[in-house]
Amino acid sequence: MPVTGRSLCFDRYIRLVGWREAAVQTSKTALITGITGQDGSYLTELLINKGYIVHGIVRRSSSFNTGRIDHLFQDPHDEDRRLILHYGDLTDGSNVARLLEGIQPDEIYNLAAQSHVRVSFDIPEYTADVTGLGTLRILEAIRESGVRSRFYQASSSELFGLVQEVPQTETTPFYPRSPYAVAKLFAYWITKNYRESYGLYACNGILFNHESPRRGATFVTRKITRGLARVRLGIDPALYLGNLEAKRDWGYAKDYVEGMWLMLQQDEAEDFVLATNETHTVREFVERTAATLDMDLGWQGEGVEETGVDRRTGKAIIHIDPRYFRPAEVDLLIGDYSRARTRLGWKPTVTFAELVRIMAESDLARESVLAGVTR
Ligand SMILES: C[C@H]1O[C@H](OP(=O)(O)OP(=O)(O)OC[C@H]2O[C@@H](n3cnc4c(=O)[nH]c(N)nc43)[C@H](O)[C@@H]2O)[C@@H](O)[C@@H](O)C1=O
Repeated sequence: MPVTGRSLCFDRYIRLVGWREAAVQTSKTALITGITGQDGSYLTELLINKGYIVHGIVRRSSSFNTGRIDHLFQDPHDEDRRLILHYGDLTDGSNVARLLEGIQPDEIYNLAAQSHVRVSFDIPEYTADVTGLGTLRILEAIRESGVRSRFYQASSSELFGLVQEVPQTETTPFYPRSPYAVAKLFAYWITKNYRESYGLYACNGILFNHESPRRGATFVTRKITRGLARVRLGIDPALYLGNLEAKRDWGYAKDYVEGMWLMLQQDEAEDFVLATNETHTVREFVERTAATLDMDLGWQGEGVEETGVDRRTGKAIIHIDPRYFRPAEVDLLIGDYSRARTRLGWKPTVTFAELVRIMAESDLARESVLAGVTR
């Protein structure tokens, strides 16, 4: 019977009661690293709905870090449960190898990473270890154990960095612009290398930015929708942002996890771009959010002096803060997903305007509840 909420002790979920037995049943078994993140939670829902048994690796933390999958937790004594969590970390190769041998997954989705681009400039070694070498550790565990798992690597549009071609496709040369992107470059090539060297079914999904109400609050889209909702409710006086002119190709995360799964269902492993083929500035995202939340935003000044002003009150509600600038910026991303459309039958279903609306309305509702506001 499914159990919701946090009433049961977390450790009880982690215990491996009976999961080996569960794995030998007829349904497919998947292992997801990074299961507690935005993509991990949507992918888990997708796979459970398709009848998979899903194993997830969770990093040990003294505070709860499973908020996005709490609604999927099941009693460990339930013979039919579909989600099994394990403590682990991609920086620990022996742990990865042991989990793989025990679980024997049909499919592995490597979504774990230190994924914040700005933060990767502050912790470059750690980023390289988790995001780069972590991928190698999984591939080595597959090779060493002889487990016949199909492997999905979460590659990123950040690989294109200082773009060499517009729009970007699977054949556009890479030019990474951050320690995060350089680590992802290693992960991309080692995935391809293990495919070519050892015949592993291993593919790279080169995913452009994909967002949702489950996006972490420090990524710009969620920072904007959450931040403006809080300003509108009078919780915060203002929102502080960095470069408003950066352009991104933003899609809806739920669409993208479907694409990940499709990539592992093909006859041969291949790399695919998932994108929307549209690009918008951060400023447009701010303006669209303000419009959705019925806030009347205007702009004053130039560059770092610039502020977003509420036209009705004349008050500045958006400040440009150089702390959020990056030592090297990715100015423009726009992806061409033709190969995914043709070979996988994949396409994005949510427009930019709908994405902003979904996120802004979700944050307004969530912040209203937290603040005890009746709208
Ligand atoms: C595909 C790719 O997608 C993500 O990487 P990202 O594109 O760097 O995402 P972001 O939301 O942090 O920044 C987007 C843009 O927005 C600008 N920006 C302005 N002001 C703020 C600001 O205040 N905060 C942030 N975070 N960004 C800001 C910032 O300078 C940048 O140009 C990750 O999932 C990554 O893991 C990944 O793989």
